[in-house]
Amino acid sequence: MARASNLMTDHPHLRLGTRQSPLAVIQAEETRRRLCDAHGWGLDQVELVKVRASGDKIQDRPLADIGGKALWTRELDLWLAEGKIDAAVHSMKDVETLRPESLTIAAILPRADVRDVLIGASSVREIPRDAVVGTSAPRRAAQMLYHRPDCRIVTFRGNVATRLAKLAAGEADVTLLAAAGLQRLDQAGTGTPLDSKDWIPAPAQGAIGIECNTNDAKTRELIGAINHQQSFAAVMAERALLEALGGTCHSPIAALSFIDGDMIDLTASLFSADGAERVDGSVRCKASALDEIRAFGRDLLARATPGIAALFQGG
Ligand SMILES: NCc1[nH]cc(CCC(=O)O)c1CC(=O)O
Repeated sequence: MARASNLMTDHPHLRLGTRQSPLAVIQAEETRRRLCDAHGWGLDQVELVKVRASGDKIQDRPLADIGGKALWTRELDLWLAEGKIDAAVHSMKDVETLRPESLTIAAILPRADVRDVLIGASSVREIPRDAVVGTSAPRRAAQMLYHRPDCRIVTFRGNVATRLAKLAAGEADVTLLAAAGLQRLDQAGTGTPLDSKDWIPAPAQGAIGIECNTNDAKTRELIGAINHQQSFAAVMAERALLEALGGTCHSPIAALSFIDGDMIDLTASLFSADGAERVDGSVRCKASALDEIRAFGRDLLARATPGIAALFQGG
């Protein structure tokens, strides 16, 4: 009899790169488990390679001020280019909109809870007057100021545990974190999830993506086996919107899409930095019609007030 699988002999080890924060490692472990299930591998056939990202080294300034999302991917991109890893696991909301041609997002895992969670108060309305809100995300800051202009924002960076510790130490009255991250860290009971219709999350929130070298057909196929098509379509649409808006990590943008058969419903809000201005819109089109999503983005920009327009460059 021939060997059951020559994939196994050709690829005894797929090296999966990840950042080394606790959340990133849990996400990489989930990716490894799904890969091993899909291919009938033992867990030891996927090696997790932990890479220290620049974004994890600098923790005292907002990400937007020190180089943006590239700081999460720079080291992993390099390791992919140098062949030190075969694939990299990312939180898609942290991945820059424009990626090098040499890299391909080969899979998106089934998207987790997309919502933001409010910690320190049971609803946005019940936050005490003039409260201090700890966040470093321009979207969360602007969204909070839109609803609660009395609040004051303080910079909160670091991983999930660090931010919860800062809150416990009284550095802020409330903070906001992604439900997906809290759940993955076994902290599902922490805080109050905010309805995603009233409080739209970040584009691609809750989605884990696996990237590999575009010219590595074998890895693309192996990783492609764990792609979740609906989550992939939703994330690609939300990223196409970001592209059309020319947003950066300084641009407060909330966007969320739902796949309905071969259609997509996408809703987005753009804010001024101080939350005083907001422009909203939604579109329903074929999920594959990324041009329509981009046109929707241009339409949002055309309606943007000055405080919003200043934060977006168009794509
Ligand atoms: N910006 C950091 C980051 N990137 C991804 C997640 C959580 C997981 C996800 O949204 O997929 C978090 C933490 C947070 O925003 O609370």
